[in-house]
Amino acid sequence: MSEAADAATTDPSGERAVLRTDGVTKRFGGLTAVDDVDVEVSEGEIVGLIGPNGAGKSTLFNCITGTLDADEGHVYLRDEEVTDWPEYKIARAGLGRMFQETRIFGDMTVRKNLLLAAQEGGDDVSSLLRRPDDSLVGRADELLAYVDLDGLADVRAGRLSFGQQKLIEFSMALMADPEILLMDEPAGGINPSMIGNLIEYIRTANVDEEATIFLIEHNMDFVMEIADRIYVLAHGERIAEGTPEEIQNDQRVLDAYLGRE
Ligand SMILES: Nc1ncnc2c1ncn2[C@@H]1O[C@H](COP(=O)(O)OP(=O)(O)OP(=O)(O)O)[C@@H](O)[C@H]1O
Repeated sequence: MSEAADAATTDPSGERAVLRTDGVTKRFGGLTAVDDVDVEVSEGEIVGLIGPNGAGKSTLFNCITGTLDADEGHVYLRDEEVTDWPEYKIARAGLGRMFQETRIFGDMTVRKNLLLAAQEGGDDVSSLLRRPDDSLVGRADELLAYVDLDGLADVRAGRLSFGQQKLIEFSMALMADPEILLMDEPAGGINPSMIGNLIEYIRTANVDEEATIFLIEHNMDFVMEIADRIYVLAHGERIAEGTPEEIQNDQRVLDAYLGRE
């Protein structure tokens, strides 16, 4: 194992790092959208990524998932450097992603959506046509029960509310048993009355499913409540890292949100 790969597996506290970026930089023409950013997410953590509009959060996520190629820097998933890997290969290696807008098939039942999500990572297309085995169906129903939607397994997914569809997406992401799940504004567009439930569901998945989660979020109450640690970006740079309490009291963070340089 190379020194770099070795360093990717263990952080200074001895926790196992599931994801690590080292000096990731992404430019769009003359604009440096992500500037030399290091982040690390350890097994079992829920880590938040915040920052004002245009700070570079989505761009960093896209460099991690392989949607964009970083201009500089390295991305490690567990022991493996995945920097130049194509997106599908990074996904197969265990990086799950949940988007802001939902990507479910509205004409299919909720359960079928989950079964498809499990098979997406499969090696051959024919797996999509085969009858899913019972264990997969059981798993789908189990994950739907987590988000209190087991009663809707046979309903067409398109008939559900946006908030319910987001919960289905969350279950779909867990079907693939990801090493780490990147969530892009999970609370975005969700009815405020459901936010408490969402926090509960993500926490349950974190504890019961040992799901490691890295999430972008604009809803401060949500992220402060759910995250173990938070990274803050501004103008592409990482300006702070710490517990929610530390971040809330960090003058650089307050200044960045107020638009002070
Ligand atoms: N494909 C692109 N081409 C050119 N510029 C881009 C592209 N994608 C993002 N940018 C720019 O890079 C900077 C970072 O954008 P990014 O979307 O990563 O920020 P963000 O923190 O996710 O913002 P928001 O919270 O508003 O979604 C912005 O100035 C944005 O305009």
